[in-house]
Amino acid sequence: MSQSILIKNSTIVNEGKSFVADVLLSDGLIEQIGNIVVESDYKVIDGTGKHLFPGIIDGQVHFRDPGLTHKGDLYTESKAAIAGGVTSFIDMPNTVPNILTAESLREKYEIASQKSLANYSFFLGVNGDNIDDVIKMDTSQFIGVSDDGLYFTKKGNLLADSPEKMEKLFANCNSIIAIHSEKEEIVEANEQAFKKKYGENIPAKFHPIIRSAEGCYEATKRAIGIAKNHNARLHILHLTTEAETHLFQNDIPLIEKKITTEVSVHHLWFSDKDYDRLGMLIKWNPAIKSEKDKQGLLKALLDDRIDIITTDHAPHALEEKEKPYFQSMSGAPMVQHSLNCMLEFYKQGLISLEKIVEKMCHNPAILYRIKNRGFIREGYFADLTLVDLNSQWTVAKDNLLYKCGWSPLEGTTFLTAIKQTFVNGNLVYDNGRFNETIKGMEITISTQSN
Ligand SMILES: O=C1C[C@@H](C(=O)O)NC(=O)N1
Repeated sequence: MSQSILIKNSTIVNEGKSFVADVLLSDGLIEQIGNIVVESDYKVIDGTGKHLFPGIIDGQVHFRDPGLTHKGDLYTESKAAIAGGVTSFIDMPNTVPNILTAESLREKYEIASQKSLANYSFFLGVNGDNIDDVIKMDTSQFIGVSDDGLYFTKKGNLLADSPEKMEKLFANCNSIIAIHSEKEEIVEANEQAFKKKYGENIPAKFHPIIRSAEGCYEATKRAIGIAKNHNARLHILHLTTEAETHLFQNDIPLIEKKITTEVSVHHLWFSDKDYDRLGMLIKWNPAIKSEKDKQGLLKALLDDRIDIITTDHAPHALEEKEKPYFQSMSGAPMVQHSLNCMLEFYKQGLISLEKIVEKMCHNPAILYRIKNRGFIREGYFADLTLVDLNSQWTVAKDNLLYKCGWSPLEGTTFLTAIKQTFVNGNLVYDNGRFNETIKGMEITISTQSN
């Protein structure tokens, strides 16, 4: 039995309320919340003046394990996640090999059990070639299926661009289907037009015109139409345009929604104004779009058309980014800084702490039916993060934990700091120091609602 931890006097932010109380962690779980008397064998952490959040559940990351481990791996990126207050993550299938079978999925779980400091779950990849197999698989083996990132290796198989394939999948698969929604035909036509004019040296600022708002809107509209026809469970990944937000509902509880969506932190943080300063470093797919889109996404997040916040943490080596347009890899690391970015919006009066917790902790747990995580409740896993809302630090190379060693946020000063992170009741991150002896656990799925 591990030593019980008592977090004294912090402001707990949970389920729409903020209140000062003590929290006792025992045997991996939250044992008690209230006014708790210190006992001699407790490890006491003084939370006075700090805020205690449920650990962040990041519903979309690319930790690159197996096969692309020169960019990141399940150890390095989970460590960065924990320093950012993230205690659980769901990883995408575009590794090497792509995770397209039950066997490769099992191997990935095995790697994670040895390397990941945070709790983990994985999407099964679906790319158009394996739909018949996916349909036959036991859906309790995975949290959802996704095509995200697979188009990099299988151009033409992008699910959002293949209505017949999507029909088949949506008609027959009852797990969550998480789609990367861009219409490749539109993107390819734009690529050809820009190539004619600029050759290989297309400036990064044209990325949102090539991977256009129209391409996103058309794909999202079509996916929603097909999902509705089949009453399928569709999740649109990383929404980027204001126009798309109007395709989603906010008049039913999340637990009953068949069609859900998310926004990734970089699409709230950056806009097309930033391409001149950061160039290919902020080349992401779907692209970061206009200031109006950025404002529209925040509005939709606040009015519950957008259900969760993710990072789409997608590290690449700097050499893979700093290349001419067509060779430059899309994606960038974010998982260490997502909570800090959102807390910066709180500092600017744009969002409440309770809403941040709803979208980063509660709702991912509800959306993905994650069992006993995402809330500060007695009997739930003790996944928590203690945050100082009055601290100042600047993102710099020497405080990055990403294996790729760079961030588009370098030079950004944050006014909040993540002090401690607890995973399954263990103090895994403590003011810059890690306890790496304890590994995370596989996230389990609940058959009941939270
Ligand atoms: O969908 C994706 C995949 C990701 C990656 O690098 O894996 N990068 C992106 O920009 N978008």
